[in-house]
Amino acid sequence: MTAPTLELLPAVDVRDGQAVRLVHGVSGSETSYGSPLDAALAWQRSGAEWLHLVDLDAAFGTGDNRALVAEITRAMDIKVELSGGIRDDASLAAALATGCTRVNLGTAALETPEWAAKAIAEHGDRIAIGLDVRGTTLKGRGWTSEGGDLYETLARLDSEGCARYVVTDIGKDGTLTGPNLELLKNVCAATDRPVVASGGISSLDDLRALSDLVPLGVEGAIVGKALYAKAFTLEEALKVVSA
Ligand SMILES: O=C(O)c1ccccc1N[C@@H]1O[C@H](COP(=O)(O)O)[C@@H](O)[C@H]1O
Repeated sequence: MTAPTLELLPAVDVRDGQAVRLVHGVSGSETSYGSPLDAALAWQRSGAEWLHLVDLDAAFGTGDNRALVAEITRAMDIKVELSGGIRDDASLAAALATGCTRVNLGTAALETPEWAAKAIAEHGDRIAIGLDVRGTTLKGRGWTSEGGDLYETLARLDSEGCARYVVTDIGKDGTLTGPNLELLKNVCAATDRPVVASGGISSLDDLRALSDLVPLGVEGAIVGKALYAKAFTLEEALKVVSA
């Protein structure tokens, strides 16, 4: 049997109808990269097997891009992980109805844990929990509110049957300063569930370093700014992780 390789999830974050990248997830720090549908189709053409699609307005509570995000998801032939503002029955049903492969819950896992546990119980593998952290403190509502301790929450979610975690180091996100490998190792040591790494990837060497963590439980990596800033191409990245 061949060893699993790191999955790559190029990111398209949507704000006010545009593909953007933020720095440290701070509202107002965005650089715009044009049409999110064009960006998503470009990653698909380059060979992506996954798209990480975020409705930033829904995450920040500044409106939403639900219709556009649903249109993009439906236009994709590849797997889509959908995030941002999925916090109640209606938003979850709408997100799942787009045909996305899975959704990420962030704020809901912190503020309405019973509802998140019910979503996990009902939808299993189609639910991932986004653990967005500064140090070991979880953040919600567009990373503006505090949501408790990372490891306590992880233990609770493990006991509720959470299938997978998407771990973002807010201090690294959008900074091109390399992923927080220590954090990822610590999270992998604390759970037997797969972990998707997010934040800070800047180079092909970062992808090699993350590939080294696959045996520990890192299943995938979300790549955002590095692709938009052309630090490397998606084709190059896919070649590195498949080597
Ligand atoms: O992806 C970002 O850059 C980002 C920045 C600021 C806030 C959220 C961000 N993204 C993702 O949104 C979901 C959380 O949304 P919610 O809390 O469930 O509404 C999570 O996946 C974040 O990583």
